[in-house]
Amino acid sequence: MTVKTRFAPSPTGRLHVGNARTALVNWLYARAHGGVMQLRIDDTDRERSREDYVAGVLADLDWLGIPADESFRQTERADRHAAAFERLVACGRLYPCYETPEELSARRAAQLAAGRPPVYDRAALALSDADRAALEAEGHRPHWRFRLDDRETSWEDLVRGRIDVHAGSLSDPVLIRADGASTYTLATVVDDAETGVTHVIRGEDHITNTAAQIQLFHALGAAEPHFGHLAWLLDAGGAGLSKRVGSLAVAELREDGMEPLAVAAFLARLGTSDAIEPVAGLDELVASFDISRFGRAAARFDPADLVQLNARQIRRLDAEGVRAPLVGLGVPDELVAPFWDAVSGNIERIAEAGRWWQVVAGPVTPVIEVDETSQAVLAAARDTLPPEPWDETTWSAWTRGIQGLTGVKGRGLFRPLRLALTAAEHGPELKKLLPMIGAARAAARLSGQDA
Ligand SMILES: Nc1ncnc2c1ncn2[C@@H]1O[C@H](COP(=O)(O)OP(=O)(O)OP(=O)(O)O)[C@@H](O)[C@H]1O
Repeated sequence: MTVKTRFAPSPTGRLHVGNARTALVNWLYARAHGGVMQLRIDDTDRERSREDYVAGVLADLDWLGIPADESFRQTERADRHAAAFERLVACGRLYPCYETPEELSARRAAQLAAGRPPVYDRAALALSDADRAALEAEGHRPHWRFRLDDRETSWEDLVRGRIDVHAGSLSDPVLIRADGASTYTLATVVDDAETGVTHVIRGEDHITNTAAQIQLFHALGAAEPHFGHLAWLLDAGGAGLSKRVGSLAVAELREDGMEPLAVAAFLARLGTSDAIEPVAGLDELVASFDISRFGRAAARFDPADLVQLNARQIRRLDAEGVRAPLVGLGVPDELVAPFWDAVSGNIERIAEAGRWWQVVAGPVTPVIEVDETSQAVLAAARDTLPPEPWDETTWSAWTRGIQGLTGVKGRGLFRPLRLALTAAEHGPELKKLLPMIGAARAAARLSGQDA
């Protein structure tokens, strides 16, 4: 049977890194097993669902390089959810309930106060036909609960190993609300069962739903899929993530100049015992993927660590991989390769190359120190500036000559030259920058002129 995973976000906000990791793990699992990933847009909450968030989910998955192989919206299948409801009523697994939310919460409070678990007491099962008719005549509309079998329900979790839940400790889940709408539990099980989902990989917030969902699969005559529950992802301070707050959104990482492959490499290993390293491509993540390597403990997402990985990831890019953005920053086509060679080790984001291009092409306001040594070095440098053409050997030949003339070496020699030529104390190797800066600009900067 073909493996089919699914990622099912609600379009109620921008995807955060916790959602993205769930999507990525679904995609990796599918690819590693020759399968496909389904995207299900869980848009049943019509008030909070928004079209721009749907577009955002698609854009984020595309950007990460993990587009779904098939997709649909949950509201498109409302008739299938209704049909399943009819079947469950017909086979006697659903029963109508009339309690108001206030009554239910008062009952829960009383149970907790008495030290009992707040499990629904099935009071509605005791209603007679006459009771129900009377309630309906008073205008009460029923919500419908699924009667769980009071038995041990177990599954072999792909992440957490065997999990046993005694259904007697669970409330019978509501499948249809008083307004007639299907709940998440009904819609998700019907969709998974009818669209051939074989593996449900999601966040640990869903563990508590799984036992009831397994019973519902069986009641609908379907085999349950495999389940895997990933530990929570927290922010660097240990706080939870929420689409509503917009914390650590994927779109934000994109705007901040993070490379999609760095984000994927980071999310694929965070929470595992594997080292987080740059990768050649998503294929490398697929080849090394093993869902059982994810731990049970919540992992923290520290953006500073991602920036470090991003820096290492972009160092692996060759000039062709960055030609378009560098040309966009003003680097002439013929200088892309030497320029990238010079600066790729000195930046954390590709866009930061713009700053070094400015240093090459100017204008730069040179920093000229007035101490005697600096002045002597700069004077000798001006007097011995070699004729062009320049290459990577020019810098060492030139500075050896300056050293010979002045007797200054090391930091005393290099610092005034770097400050004059680049206006910065640190930066890419000057032997690589110098040929691009060129003689005219170098001569002007050594004399303290903007160039
Ligand atoms: N912090 C998190 N860490 C790991 N997975 C998460 C996290 N938050 C959500 N998920 C998972 O992301 C998937 C999409 O979930 P969903 O759209 O409900 O996101 P959500 O962030 O919980 O939404 P909301 O903030 O609107 O409640 C689910 O599998 C969910 O378990």
